[in-house]
Amino acid sequence: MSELTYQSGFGNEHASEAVPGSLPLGRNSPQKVAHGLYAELLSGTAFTAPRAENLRSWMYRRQPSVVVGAYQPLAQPWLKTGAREGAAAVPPDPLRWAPLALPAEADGADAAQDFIEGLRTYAVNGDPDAQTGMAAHMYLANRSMERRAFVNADGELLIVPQQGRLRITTELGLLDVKPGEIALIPRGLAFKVALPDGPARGYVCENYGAALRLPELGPIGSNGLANPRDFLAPVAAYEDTPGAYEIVKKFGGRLWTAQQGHTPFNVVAWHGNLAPYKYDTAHFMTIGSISFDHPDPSIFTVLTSPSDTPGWANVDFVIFPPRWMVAEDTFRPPWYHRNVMSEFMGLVLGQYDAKPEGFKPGGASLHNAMVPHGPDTEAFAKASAAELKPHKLDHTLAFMFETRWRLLPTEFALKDSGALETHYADCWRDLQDQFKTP
Ligand SMILES: O=C(O)Cc1cc(O)ccc1O
Ligand SMILES: [Fe+2]
Repeated sequence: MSELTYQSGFGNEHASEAVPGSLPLGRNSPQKVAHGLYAELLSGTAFTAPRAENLRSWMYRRQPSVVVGAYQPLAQPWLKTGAREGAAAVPPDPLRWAPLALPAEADGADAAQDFIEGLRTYAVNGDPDAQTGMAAHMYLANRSMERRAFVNADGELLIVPQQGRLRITTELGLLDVKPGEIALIPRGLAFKVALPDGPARGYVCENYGAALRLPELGPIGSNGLANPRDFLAPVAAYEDTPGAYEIVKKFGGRLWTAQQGHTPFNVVAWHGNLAPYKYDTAHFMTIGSISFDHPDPSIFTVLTSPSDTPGWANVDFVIFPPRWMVAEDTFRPPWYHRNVMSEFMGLVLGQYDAKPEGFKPGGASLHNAMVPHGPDTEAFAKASAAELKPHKLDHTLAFMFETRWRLLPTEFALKDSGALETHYADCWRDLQDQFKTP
C-alpha cells in the first residue's frame, strides 16, 4: 500500500483539495461552488463556542450527506452506551480482563466481523444526551468495511490499535494507523476501517463530552508531551467507484442503518480545524522525575476532554511509553493509591511496571473511584530491592482512559466475555505486614 500524505498540526486551519481549484477562496459558500460541488459544514462545537475552542470544517462534495435513505434499527448487542447500560451493581473490586482472542483464531473464517460488528463495550459512564462521560470498548475485526460507513453522532472516537494496522477512510481523507499510533475521529464524521494486515484488535474510547484536546502545559512551558505538529490530518481524497453504500449511524445509543446510491467519501476539498488525526506515541516527549519520587501520571497526558469543573477531566488519555527511570531513593513503580477518578487501562505491547507478568497485551483493567490498587506483590518485591541505577523501561506501551465518573462494566465484560480474571486481587494478597516494632 502506498504511503499516504498528511497535513500536520493539531487544530490547525487545514486546507486541502484533491482537484485543483475546488476550494473557494475568500468565502465558504459561493453561489456556485467550483466543478459543480456542494458546500457542507460540519460543526464540532456550538456556533457560539469561544473562538479558542471553536471547531468546524467546510467540505466541498459531489453530493451533500443529506442524500441518504431512511434509517432502520440495526442490532449490535455488544455495543453499549452511557451509564444506563452498565451493570446495575458494580463490585468495588479491582477488575482485570485477559485479552480476547481475535475472531479468526477463535471461530474460524466464517465468523467474519468488521470494525462495527467487532466492537465490544467493557465499561460505560455518563450519557451522550448530556454530553458527559465515555465508553471503553475493544474492537476485534477480521473483515474490512467495503461499501459500509460508520457515523457516530454520540461521541468522538479515540482508537488505540493493539494488533494489526488500520486503513481508516474518512470523509476528509485517509489515515494509516498501526499499533503504537492512535487515531481520533470527530463526532459525526463518516469513516470506514480496512484491515491491510488481516485481523486487528484494539481499544476505543468513545468520548461523549467536550472534544479531546492537548492539555495545558503550565510550568512545563511551550514544548513537551504531545507536540501539536506531530498530529497528522489527512489530505482530501474521494472514492470514484459508483454503486450503493450502507451508512451505519450510532445515534442515541443505538445503531441505525440506511442505504444510499453513492459513496459518502465524496469530499473533493475541505478546509477547517475539525479533522481526524493520527498520532505516533513514539513522538511523545516524556517527562519524569530526575530527582526523587514518582510523579502523578498526569505528566503522561496526551489528550484531555475537560468537564465543567477545572482539572476534573471528563476523560484524560494517558500513556506509559518507553522511558528512563533515574529517581534516587525512590520506589519507582506507581505507589499504592485510591483515586477519586476512575482508571481504565490497556496494554499495547510489552510489560507494565506495576504488573510485569499479570497484565497482558490486549488485556484491560478497571480500577474505579476509590478502589485501592498498585504494584502487585512481585513488582513490589523487585522494586523495593532493585539497585537504583538508571534503568530504561523499554518496548512497552500501556495507556489509561481516566475519567471523573465511575465506569460501569457491562454484562459482556463481567460475564459473557469469559475474560474477567476471577482471582485478580490475589496479586496483592501476599503483601505481608512487615512492620517491625522498634
Ligand atoms: O494505577 C495505575 O497503574 C496507573 C497509575 C500510574 C502511575 O504511575 C501513577 C498513578 C496511577 O494511577
Ligand atoms: Fe492508578
